[in-house]
Amino acid sequence: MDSITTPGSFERTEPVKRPTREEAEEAVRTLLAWAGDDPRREGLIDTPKRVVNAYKEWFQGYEEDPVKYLSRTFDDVQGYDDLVMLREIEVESHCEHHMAPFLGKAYVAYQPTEKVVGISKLARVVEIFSKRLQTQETMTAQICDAITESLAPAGCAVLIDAKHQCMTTRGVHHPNVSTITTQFTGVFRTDEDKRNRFFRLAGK
Ligand SMILES: Nc1nc2c(ncn2[C@@H]2O[C@H](COP(=O)(O)OP(=O)(O)OP(=O)(O)O)[C@@H](O)[C@H]2O)c(=O)[nH]1
Ligand SMILES: [Zn+2]
Repeated sequence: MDSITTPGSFERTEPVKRPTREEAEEAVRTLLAWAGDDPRREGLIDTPKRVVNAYKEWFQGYEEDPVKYLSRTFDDVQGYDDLVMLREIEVESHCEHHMAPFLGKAYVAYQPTEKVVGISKLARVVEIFSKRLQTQETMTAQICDAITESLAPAGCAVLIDAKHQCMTTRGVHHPNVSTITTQFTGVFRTDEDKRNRFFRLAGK
């Protein structure tokens, strides 16, 4: 892949040219020198390579399409029509403002109409959106939208509870603050009892 299209850049005509791996490693050497160290010293020689490998892993979500994972569904659910919920899905993402990690848990529920999806695919959708530069609000909305659009459920609910290292290890330095974001569609938006049940099952 030699260009990147990010969710916020559809309106641009020119896609961003993707740098080579060597250019990315050179950028890491620049940052090391800028931090005050010597990128040529033995302990740092392989650091650019490791950092670029780590970025590959942390930002793997740009290479993947969540809709693909939600397209395989099962119809034979014997009339099951109550909510399906995954609790405590691990979230490891990076904030788009500082590129600092934010870590927490996601709670995802949907109420199927005629078809259900393999439950692991819901966790995969969380993973794909989290492995991009994010705000917590955007990621919450993207997960909810992808499930709502792909499965056409009676409703979808997403809650993320996460700690942002840009707030805990720098800046305001509030190590105990976590941020909760929620997004609801369908019955979770219109039916307060359903929404409260989601909160109760999430332990929130
Ligand atoms: N809404 C939202 N804000 C976020 C998220 N992650 C980080 N931020 C905030 O993004 C803001 C960026 O503010 P700026 O003033 O531009 O950056 P800054 O000078 O580094 O701000 P401080 O973090 O307050 O030092 C900060 O308030 C962060 O706490 C997120 O997921 N959602
Ligand atoms: Zn941040």
